[in-house]
Amino acid sequence: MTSTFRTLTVPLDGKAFPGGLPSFLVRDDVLCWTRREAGLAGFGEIARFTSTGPDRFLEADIWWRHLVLEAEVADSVELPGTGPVAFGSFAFSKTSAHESRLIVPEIVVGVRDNQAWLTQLTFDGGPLTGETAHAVLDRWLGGGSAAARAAEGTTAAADSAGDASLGDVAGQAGGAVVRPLPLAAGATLHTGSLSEEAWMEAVAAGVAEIRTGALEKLVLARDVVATIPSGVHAADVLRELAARYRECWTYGVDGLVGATPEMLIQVEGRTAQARVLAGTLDRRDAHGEDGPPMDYATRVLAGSEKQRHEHEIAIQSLTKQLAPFSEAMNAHDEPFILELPNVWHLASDVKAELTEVEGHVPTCLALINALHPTAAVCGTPTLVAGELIRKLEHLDRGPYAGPVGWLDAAGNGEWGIALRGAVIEAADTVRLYAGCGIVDGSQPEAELAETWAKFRPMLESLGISS
Ligand SMILES: C=C(O[C@H]1C=CC=C(C(=O)O)[C@@H]1O)C(=O)O
Repeated sequence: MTSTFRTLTVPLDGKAFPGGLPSFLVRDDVLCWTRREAGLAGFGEIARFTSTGPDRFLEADIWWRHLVLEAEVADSVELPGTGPVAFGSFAFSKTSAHESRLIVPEIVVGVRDNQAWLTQLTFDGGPLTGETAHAVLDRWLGGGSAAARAAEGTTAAADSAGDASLGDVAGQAGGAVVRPLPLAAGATLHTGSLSEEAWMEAVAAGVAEIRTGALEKLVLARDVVATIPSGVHAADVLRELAARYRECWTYGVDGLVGATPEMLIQVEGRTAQARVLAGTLDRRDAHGEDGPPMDYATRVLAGSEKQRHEHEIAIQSLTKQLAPFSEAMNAHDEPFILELPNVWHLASDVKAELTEVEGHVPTCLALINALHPTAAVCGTPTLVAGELIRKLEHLDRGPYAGPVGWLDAAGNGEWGIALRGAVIEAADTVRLYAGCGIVDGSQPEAELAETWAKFRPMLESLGISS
């Protein structure tokens, strides 16, 4: 036995699973990060770090850097996400009781740029070979599963007659088939921390504070609780989200599941990228309107001074926080309209070339420490908005609106903001969260309706019609 951290990465035949990474979302305890056919899926757990409080990002950063410092890494693929990898989810608030966490899986499947790989991670002293890696994956997925056969390079994989469900999944994830969702029998929805009326009063109170000049923007969230007698199945939810929300990043970490359209920070070598969103329009609002729906979105969303103001605040807060870490940065001059199945958003992509700080390119967790919470999920100024959120929301957001994603030993990683998601609290219980940017002029009823539009991806994936 040894306590040395060792990893082995070997190539996989990606053609064997045409559905890409979502083909591997077959266990409820999967750790996942996926968009379109790419991403990472992890199984098992060989190490975990937890923390709470204001230093949770930096403590996690130190823990991870120590862990990988003396790791023995054999990696014949050498892409971002190969070698040692951890998945993580962090609490939104420094005062939250919710534990932020990094989880190191036993086995990871990765897909990127039409390449696929398998990484085995261990503290044991035994041999690490392609065979041991495949055997571990097999143990987690079951020898007969299509995904396991795919991983072994058996091309009959995903659409084999014996595993129709995986064939379906592969088809959906490729954008070919999105079948109607089955409804969860007997599912019920309950009020969360605040009733709808009380939440609208909180929004009105927030607008009143903004009018005093104490702050410019505030993001207020609420929760609803779904009870599903037949059980909440994370893998089903993740596959549905991955198939339907292909522009989003579908995440699954330790009971936190969702598909976020917002990228807090993606680091690849010296390049960092973010996607900032603020400004939302329910696509159902376009029903009955004349002309193409996109014209309606352009008129109502991009043409709205309120929405553009809300967006401008979000983009300024991100670029200001990122500037000290960047030697060059560019952002769109004009926001674009991001079209999702449920809503349109005003969106801006930001790209930065990272500069060395004290002799090192900052790691993604160091960047997150500086960026979180952005104005898209908290408000401006941050401290005033944070105080007001605690006073008005009556909600521990837990991991909602916190960073969620993965990182590797080279400092690469992808961290979204955990939006459009939920926490599976028990076998039949799931808590959903959604929030809205509040500025001067926000109407409580309209914001409440917007939370329902933002709950929709999760409600539908859970089989609850909305
Ligand atoms: C806080 C959420 O969304 C944020 C991200 C995009 C657009 C937003 C908005 O228009 O209010 C929010 O700032 C949420 O989905 O819970």
